[in-house]
Amino acid sequence: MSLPYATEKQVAVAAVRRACHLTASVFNKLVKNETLTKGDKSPVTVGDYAAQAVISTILYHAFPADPIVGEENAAKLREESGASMRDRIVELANEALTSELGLGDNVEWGIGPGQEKTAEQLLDAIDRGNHPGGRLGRMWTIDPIDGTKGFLRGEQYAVCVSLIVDAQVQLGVIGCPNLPVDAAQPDLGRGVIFAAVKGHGAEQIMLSGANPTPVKIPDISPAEINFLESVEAAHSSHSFNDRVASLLGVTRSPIRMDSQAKYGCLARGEGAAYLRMPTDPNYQEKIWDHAPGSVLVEEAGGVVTDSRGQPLDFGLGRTLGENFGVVAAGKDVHARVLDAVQKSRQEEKAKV
Ligand SMILES: Nc1ncnc2c1ncn2[C@@H]1O[C@H](COP(=O)(O)O)[C@@H](O)[C@H]1OP(=O)(O)O
Ligand SMILES: [Mg+2]
Ligand SMILES: [Mg+2]
Ligand SMILES: [Mg+2]
Repeated sequence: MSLPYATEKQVAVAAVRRACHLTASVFNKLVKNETLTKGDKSPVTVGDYAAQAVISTILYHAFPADPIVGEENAAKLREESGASMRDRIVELANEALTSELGLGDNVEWGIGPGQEKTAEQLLDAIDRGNHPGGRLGRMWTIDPIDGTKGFLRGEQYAVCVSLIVDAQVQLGVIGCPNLPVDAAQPDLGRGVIFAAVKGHGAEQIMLSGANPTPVKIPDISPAEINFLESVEAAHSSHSFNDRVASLLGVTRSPIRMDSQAKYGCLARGEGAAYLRMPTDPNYQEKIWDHAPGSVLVEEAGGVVTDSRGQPLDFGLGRTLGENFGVVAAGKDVHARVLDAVQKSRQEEKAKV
Protein backbone atom coordinates (compact mmCIF):
# COMPACT_ATOMS: atom_id res chain seq x y z
CA MET A 1 0.00 0.00 0.00
CA SER A 2 1.38 3.42 -0.83
CA LEU A 3 1.75 6.04 1.87
CA PRO A 4 -1.43 8.08 2.30
CA TYR A 5 -0.97 11.79 1.66
CA ALA A 6 2.33 11.04 -0.10
CA THR A 7 1.91 13.89 -2.62
CA GLU A 8 0.71 16.27 0.07
CA LYS A 9 3.80 15.48 2.10
CA GLN A 10 6.12 16.03 -0.85
CA VAL A 11 4.47 19.35 -1.68
CA ALA A 12 4.51 20.54 1.93
CA VAL A 13 8.18 19.59 2.40
CA ALA A 14 9.09 21.38 -0.84
CA ALA A 15 7.17 24.49 0.25
CA VAL A 16 8.69 24.49 3.75
CA ARG A 17 12.17 23.98 2.34
CA ARG A 18 11.87 27.01 0.03
CA ALA A 19 10.37 29.09 2.84
CA CYS A 20 13.24 28.09 5.18
CA HIS A 21 15.84 29.28 2.68
CA LEU A 22 13.91 32.50 2.30
CA THR A 23 13.64 33.22 6.02
CA ALA A 24 17.30 32.36 6.59
CA SER A 25 18.32 34.82 3.88
CA VAL A 26 15.96 37.49 5.28
CA PHE A 27 17.61 37.10 8.67
CA ASN A 28 21.01 37.69 7.16
CA LYS A 29 19.81 40.87 5.45
CA LEU A 30 17.15 41.99 7.95
CA VAL A 31 17.02 45.69 8.63
CA LYS A 32 14.94 47.36 11.29
CA ASN A 33 12.32 48.94 9.05
CA GLU A 34 11.39 45.54 7.71
CA THR A 35 9.52 44.61 10.91
CA LEU A 36 5.93 45.70 11.58
CA THR A 37 3.97 45.44 14.80
CA LYS A 38 0.53 43.91 14.44
CA GLY A 39 -2.55 44.95 16.44
CA ASP A 40 -1.74 42.28 19.04
CA LYS A 41 1.77 43.79 19.48
CA SER A 42 3.44 40.75 17.91
CA PRO A 43 6.21 41.46 15.41
CA VAL A 44 5.86 40.49 11.77
CA THR A 45 8.68 40.75 9.30
CA VAL A 46 9.03 40.67 5.52
CA GLY A 47 10.03 37.06 6.16
CA ASP A 48 6.64 36.13 7.64
CA TYR A 49 4.74 37.62 4.70
CA ALA A 50 7.05 36.37 1.96
CA ALA A 51 7.18 32.85 3.42
CA GLN A 52 3.38 32.68 3.63
CA ALA A 53 3.18 33.92 0.00
CA VAL A 54 5.56 31.17 -1.12
CA ILE A 55 3.89 28.32 0.75
CA SER A 56 0.39 29.41 -0.20
CA THR A 57 1.37 29.76 -3.88
CA ILE A 58 2.81 26.24 -3.95
CA LEU A 59 -0.22 24.74 -2.16
CA TYR A 60 -2.53 26.54 -4.60
CA HIS A 61 -0.75 25.14 -7.64
CA ALA A 62 -0.75 21.61 -6.24
CA PHE A 63 -4.21 21.61 -4.60
CA PRO A 64 -6.23 24.53 -6.00
CA ALA A 65 -9.43 23.61 -4.18
CA ASP A 66 -7.96 23.34 -0.67
CA PRO A 67 -8.66 26.18 1.77
CA ILE A 68 -5.85 27.57 3.94
CA VAL A 69 -5.80 28.80 7.53
CA GLY A 70 -2.73 31.04 7.52
CA GLU A 71 -1.48 33.36 10.24
CA GLU A 72 -0.79 36.45 8.13
CA ASN A 73 -2.93 38.62 5.87
CA ALA A 74 -1.90 41.25 3.33
CA ALA A 75 -4.15 44.13 4.45
CA LYS A 76 -1.25 46.35 5.59
CA LEU A 77 0.72 45.59 2.45
CA ARG A 78 -2.13 46.82 0.27
CA GLU A 79 -2.01 50.25 1.95
CA GLU A 80 0.02 53.11 0.51
CA SER A 81 2.39 52.96 3.48
CA GLY A 82 3.10 49.27 2.84
CA ALA A 83 4.49 49.81 -0.67
CA SER A 84 8.19 49.48 0.05
CA MET A 85 7.68 46.45 2.26
CA ARG A 86 5.45 44.94 -0.43
CA ASP A 87 8.17 45.36 -3.06
CA ARG A 88 10.68 43.55 -0.86
CA ILE A 89 8.22 40.74 -0.21
CA VAL A 90 7.50 40.30 -3.91
CA GLU A 91 11.22 40.19 -4.64
CA LEU A 92 11.93 37.68 -1.85
CA ALA A 93 8.97 35.44 -2.68
CA ASN A 94 9.88 35.34 -6.36
CA GLU A 95 13.50 34.58 -5.53
CA ALA A 96 12.33 31.61 -3.45
CA LEU A 97 9.74 30.39 -5.97
CA THR A 98 12.03 30.56 -8.99
CA SER A 99 15.18 28.96 -7.58
CA GLU A 100 16.34 25.74 -9.27
CA LEU A 101 14.30 22.60 -8.70
CA GLY A 102 15.61 20.43 -5.87
CA LEU A 103 15.09 16.87 -4.72
CA GLY A 104 11.42 15.84 -5.18
CA ASP A 105 10.35 19.22 -6.65
CA ASN A 106 7.84 19.41 -9.50
CA VAL A 107 7.35 22.35 -11.91
CA GLU A 108 3.58 21.80 -11.66
CA TRP A 109 3.73 23.29 -8.16
CA GLY A 110 4.46 26.73 -9.62
CA ILE A 111 8.17 26.58 -8.78
CA GLY A 112 11.43 26.71 -10.71
CA PRO A 113 13.13 29.16 -13.07
CA GLY A 114 10.76 31.45 -14.97
CA GLN A 115 7.79 31.03 -12.60
CA GLU A 116 7.69 34.64 -11.33
CA LYS A 117 4.37 35.83 -9.90
CA THR A 118 2.97 39.36 -9.94
CA ALA A 119 2.63 41.43 -6.77
CA GLU A 120 -1.15 40.98 -6.98
CA GLN A 121 -0.83 37.19 -7.24
CA LEU A 122 1.45 37.10 -4.21
CA LEU A 123 -0.76 39.35 -2.08
CA ASP A 124 -3.73 37.18 -3.06
CA ALA A 125 -1.71 34.11 -2.08
CA ILE A 126 -1.11 35.61 1.39
CA ASP A 127 -4.81 36.42 1.70
CA ARG A 128 -5.86 32.91 0.70
CA GLY A 129 -4.90 32.08 4.29
CA ASN A 130 -8.15 33.62 5.50
CA HIS A 131 -10.16 30.40 5.88
CA PRO A 132 -12.12 30.32 9.14
CA GLY A 133 -11.34 26.65 9.86
CA GLY A 134 -14.01 24.29 11.13
CA ARG A 135 -14.95 20.69 11.71
CA LEU A 136 -15.39 19.39 8.18
CA GLY A 137 -13.29 19.00 5.08
CA ARG A 138 -9.67 19.40 4.11
CA MET A 139 -7.71 22.48 5.09
CA TRP A 140 -4.07 23.47 5.35
CA THR A 141 -2.53 25.55 8.11
CA ILE A 142 0.48 27.82 7.57
CA ASP A 143 2.58 29.52 10.22
CA PRO A 144 5.22 31.05 7.95
CA ILE A 145 7.48 31.98 10.86
CA ASP A 146 6.53 30.49 14.19
CA GLY A 147 8.45 32.15 16.99
CA THR A 148 9.04 35.47 15.24
CA LYS A 149 10.68 36.75 18.43
CA GLY A 150 13.18 33.87 18.32
CA PHE A 151 13.74 34.58 14.62
CA LEU A 152 14.55 38.23 15.39
CA ARG A 153 16.96 37.18 18.16
CA GLY A 154 18.74 34.79 15.78
CA GLU A 155 17.58 31.82 17.86
CA GLN A 156 15.02 29.11 17.13
CA TYR A 157 12.00 29.57 14.89
CA ALA A 158 10.04 27.24 12.64
CA VAL A 159 8.21 27.24 9.32
CA CYS A 160 5.10 25.17 9.92
CA VAL A 161 2.51 23.57 7.64
CA SER A 162 -0.18 21.01 8.37
CA LEU A 163 -3.04 19.32 6.59
CA ILE A 164 -6.19 18.83 8.65
CA VAL A 165 -9.03 16.62 7.40
CA ASP A 166 -12.32 16.60 9.30
CA ALA A 167 -10.58 18.15 12.32
CA GLN A 168 -7.86 15.46 12.44
CA VAL A 169 -4.29 16.46 11.66
CA GLN A 170 -3.13 14.08 8.91
CA LEU A 171 0.20 15.67 8.01
CA GLY A 172 2.59 17.99 9.80
CA VAL A 173 5.79 19.56 8.45
CA ILE A 174 8.05 21.76 10.58
CA GLY A 175 11.18 23.37 9.15
CA CYS A 176 13.78 24.51 11.70
CA PRO A 177 16.61 26.34 9.90
CA ASN A 178 18.56 27.08 13.10
CA LEU A 179 18.16 23.74 14.86
CA PRO A 180 21.27 21.53 15.07
CA VAL A 181 20.91 18.43 12.90
CA ASP A 182 22.02 16.45 15.95
CA ALA A 183 22.57 18.17 19.29
CA ALA A 184 25.25 15.59 20.14
CA GLN A 185 27.17 16.20 16.88
CA PRO A 186 27.60 19.95 16.34
CA ASP A 187 29.82 19.30 13.29
CA LEU A 188 26.75 18.24 11.34
CA GLY A 189 25.54 21.85 11.26
CA ARG A 190 22.05 23.27 11.48
CA GLY A 191 18.78 23.06 9.59
CA VAL A 192 16.26 20.22 9.62
CA ILE A 193 12.69 19.51 8.58
CA PHE A 194 10.41 17.27 10.63
CA ALA A 195 7.54 15.53 8.83
CA ALA A 196 4.83 13.18 10.07
CA VAL A 197 1.84 11.49 8.47
CA LYS A 198 -0.85 10.24 10.84
CA GLY A 199 -0.52 6.51 11.34
CA HIS A 200 2.76 6.36 9.42
CA GLY A 201 5.46 7.67 11.71
CA ALA A 202 7.63 10.74 12.00
CA GLU A 203 10.94 11.60 10.41
CA GLN A 204 13.67 14.19 10.30
CA ILE A 205 14.93 15.28 6.88
CA MET A 206 17.89 17.46 5.97
CA LEU A 207 16.98 20.94 4.66
CA SER A 208 18.09 19.73 1.22
CA GLY A 209 15.32 17.12 1.35
CA ALA A 210 17.89 14.33 1.68
CA ASN A 211 18.40 11.62 4.25
CA PRO A 212 14.97 11.06 5.86
CA THR A 213 15.52 9.38 9.23
CA PRO A 214 12.73 8.11 11.53
CA VAL A 215 12.42 9.86 14.88
CA LYS A 216 11.03 8.27 18.02
CA ILE A 217 10.68 9.43 21.61
CA PRO A 218 13.00 7.28 23.75
CA ASP A 219 12.02 5.81 27.11
CA ILE A 220 12.93 8.36 29.75
CA SER A 221 13.25 7.47 33.43
CA PRO A 222 11.65 9.80 36.02
CA ALA A 223 15.10 10.96 37.16
CA GLU A 224 15.96 12.10 33.63
CA ILE A 225 12.86 14.23 33.06
CA ASN A 226 13.43 17.79 31.88
CA PHE A 227 11.00 20.28 30.40
CA LEU A 228 10.90 22.18 27.15
CA GLU A 229 9.29 25.59 27.49
CA SER A 230 8.91 28.94 25.71
CA VAL A 231 11.61 31.57 26.00
CA GLU A 232 8.88 34.20 26.29
CA ALA A 233 7.38 34.19 29.80
CA ALA A 234 4.33 35.98 28.33
CA HIS A 235 3.55 32.95 26.12
CA SER A 236 3.54 30.27 28.80
CA SER A 237 3.90 30.25 32.55
CA HIS A 238 7.44 29.53 33.69
CA SER A 239 6.41 29.57 37.36
CA PHE A 240 3.72 26.94 36.81
CA ASN A 241 6.31 24.72 35.14
CA ASP A 242 8.68 25.24 38.08
CA ARG A 243 5.98 24.05 40.44
CA VAL A 244 5.22 20.97 38.31
CA ALA A 245 8.92 20.23 38.12
CA SER A 246 9.27 20.39 41.89
CA LEU A 247 6.22 18.15 42.41
CA LEU A 248 7.89 15.60 40.14
CA GLY A 249 11.30 15.99 41.77
CA VAL A 250 12.77 17.19 38.47
CA THR A 251 16.25 18.55 39.02
CA ARG A 252 17.37 19.23 35.45
CA SER A 253 16.81 22.79 34.28
CA PRO A 254 14.29 23.45 31.54
CA ILE A 255 15.30 23.87 27.91
CA ARG A 256 13.95 27.24 26.81
CA MET A 257 13.33 27.46 23.09
CA ASP A 258 11.05 29.46 20.80
CA SER A 259 8.54 27.97 18.38
CA GLN A 260 7.40 24.49 17.41
CA ALA A 261 11.07 23.49 17.30
CA LYS A 262 10.14 22.33 20.85
CA TYR A 263 7.83 19.67 19.40
CA GLY A 264 10.62 18.61 17.04
CA CYS A 265 13.12 18.31 19.89
CA LEU A 266 10.65 16.34 22.00
CA ALA A 267 10.01 13.97 19.07
CA ARG A 268 13.72 13.17 18.80
CA GLY A 269 14.34 12.81 22.52
CA GLU A 270 15.80 16.22 23.42
CA GLY A 271 13.71 17.24 26.38
CA ALA A 272 11.17 14.92 28.00
CA ALA A 273 8.02 17.04 28.13
CA TYR A 274 6.68 20.23 26.55
CA LEU A 275 4.45 22.12 28.95
CA ARG A 276 2.63 25.30 27.91
CA MET A 277 0.24 26.76 30.46
CA PRO A 278 -1.61 30.02 29.75
CA THR A 279 -0.50 33.32 31.24
CA ASP A 280 -3.15 35.53 29.65
CA PRO A 281 -6.75 34.42 30.27
CA ASN A 282 -7.86 36.04 27.00
CA TYR A 283 -5.29 34.42 24.70
CA GLN A 284 -6.55 31.57 22.54
CA GLU A 285 -3.96 29.25 21.03
CA LYS A 286 -3.99 29.15 17.22
CA ILE A 287 -4.39 25.89 15.30
CA TRP A 288 -1.30 26.63 13.16
CA ASP A 289 0.79 26.77 16.36
CA HIS A 290 -0.02 23.19 17.40
CA ALA A 291 -1.38 21.12 14.50
CA PRO A 292 2.00 20.25 12.94
CA GLY A 293 3.68 19.68 16.31
CA SER A 294 0.92 17.50 17.71
CA VAL A 295 0.91 15.00 14.83
CA LEU A 296 4.71 14.96 14.92
CA VAL A 297 4.87 14.08 18.61
CA GLU A 298 2.05 11.52 18.36
CA GLU A 299 3.75 9.83 15.42
CA ALA A 300 7.01 9.75 17.37
CA GLY A 301 5.13 7.71 19.98
CA GLY A 302 4.05 10.53 22.29
CA VAL A 303 0.82 11.95 23.65
CA VAL A 304 -0.47 15.54 23.28
CA THR A 305 -3.36 16.81 25.39
CA ASP A 306 -4.48 19.92 27.20
CA SER A 307 -4.01 20.25 30.97
CA ARG A 308 -7.29 18.36 31.55
CA GLY A 309 -5.97 15.41 29.57
CA GLN A 310 -8.35 16.14 26.67
CA PRO A 311 -7.15 15.99 23.07
CA LEU A 312 -6.60 19.33 21.33
CA ASP A 313 -9.64 20.14 19.16
CA PHE A 314 -8.64 21.38 15.70
CA GLY A 315 -12.27 21.63 14.55
CA LEU A 316 -13.31 24.77 16.42
CA GLY A 317 -12.08 27.35 13.91
CA ARG A 318 -8.81 29.25 13.68
CA THR A 319 -8.14 28.78 17.40
CA LEU A 320 -8.23 25.88 19.86
CA GLY A 321 -10.93 27.73 21.81
CA GLU A 322 -10.79 28.15 25.57
CA ASN A 323 -7.14 27.79 26.57
CA PHE A 324 -6.37 24.83 28.82
CA GLY A 325 -2.71 24.75 27.84
CA VAL A 326 -0.74 21.96 26.20
CA VAL A 327 1.02 18.93 27.70
CA ALA A 328 3.13 16.88 25.28
CA ALA A 329 5.46 13.99 26.15
CA GLY A 330 6.22 10.32 25.64
CA LYS A 331 3.43 8.10 27.04
CA ASP A 332 4.83 7.35 30.51
CA VAL A 333 6.20 10.81 31.10
CA HIS A 334 2.92 12.34 29.90
CA ALA A 335 0.94 10.44 32.54
CA ARG A 336 3.28 11.62 35.30
CA VAL A 337 3.39 15.21 34.10
CA LEU A 338 -0.38 15.40 33.64
CA ASP A 339 -0.87 14.15 37.17
CA ALA A 340 1.48 16.81 38.55
CA VAL A 341 -0.13 19.50 36.37
CA GLN A 342 -3.53 18.64 37.80
CA LYS A 343 -2.19 18.68 41.39
CA SER A 344 -0.64 22.04 40.72
CA ARG A 345 -3.89 23.41 39.25
CA GLN A 346 -5.77 22.20 42.34
CA GLU A 347 -3.26 24.02 44.55
CA GLU A 348 -3.76 27.19 42.52
CA LYS A 349 -7.54 26.92 42.81
CA ALA A 350 -7.30 26.34 46.55
CA LYS A 351 -5.33 29.59 46.89
CA VAL A 352 -8.05 31.71 45.22
N1 LIG B 1 -0.08 35.35 25.20
C1 LIG B 1 0.31 34.32 24.47
N2 LIG B 1 0.15 33.06 24.94
C2 LIG B 1 0.54 32.00 24.21
N3 LIG B 1 1.12 32.09 22.98
C3 LIG B 1 1.30 33.31 22.46
C4 LIG B 1 0.91 34.48 23.17
N4 LIG B 1 1.22 35.55 22.40
C5 LIG B 1 1.76 35.06 21.25
N5 LIG B 1 1.83 33.72 21.28
C6 LIG B 1 2.32 32.79 20.23
O1 LIG B 1 3.25 31.89 20.72
C7 LIG B 1 3.94 31.37 19.59
C8 LIG B 1 5.39 31.23 19.89
O2 LIG B 1 5.47 30.28 20.85
P1 LIG B 1 6.72 30.08 21.75
O3 LIG B 1 6.57 30.97 22.91
O4 LIG B 1 6.58 28.63 22.08
O5 LIG B 1 7.92 30.39 20.93
C9 LIG B 1 3.73 32.31 18.46
O6 LIG B 1 2.91 31.71 17.51
C10 LIG B 1 3.06 33.47 19.14
O7 LIG B 1 2.19 34.09 18.30
P2 LIG B 1 2.74 35.21 17.29
O8 LIG B 1 3.29 34.45 16.11
O9 LIG B 1 1.56 35.94 16.89
O10 LIG B 1 3.79 35.99 18.02
MG1 LIG C 1 3.15 35.93 14.60
MG1 LIG D 1 3.21 30.76 15.67
MG1 LIG E 1 4.04 33.14 12.99
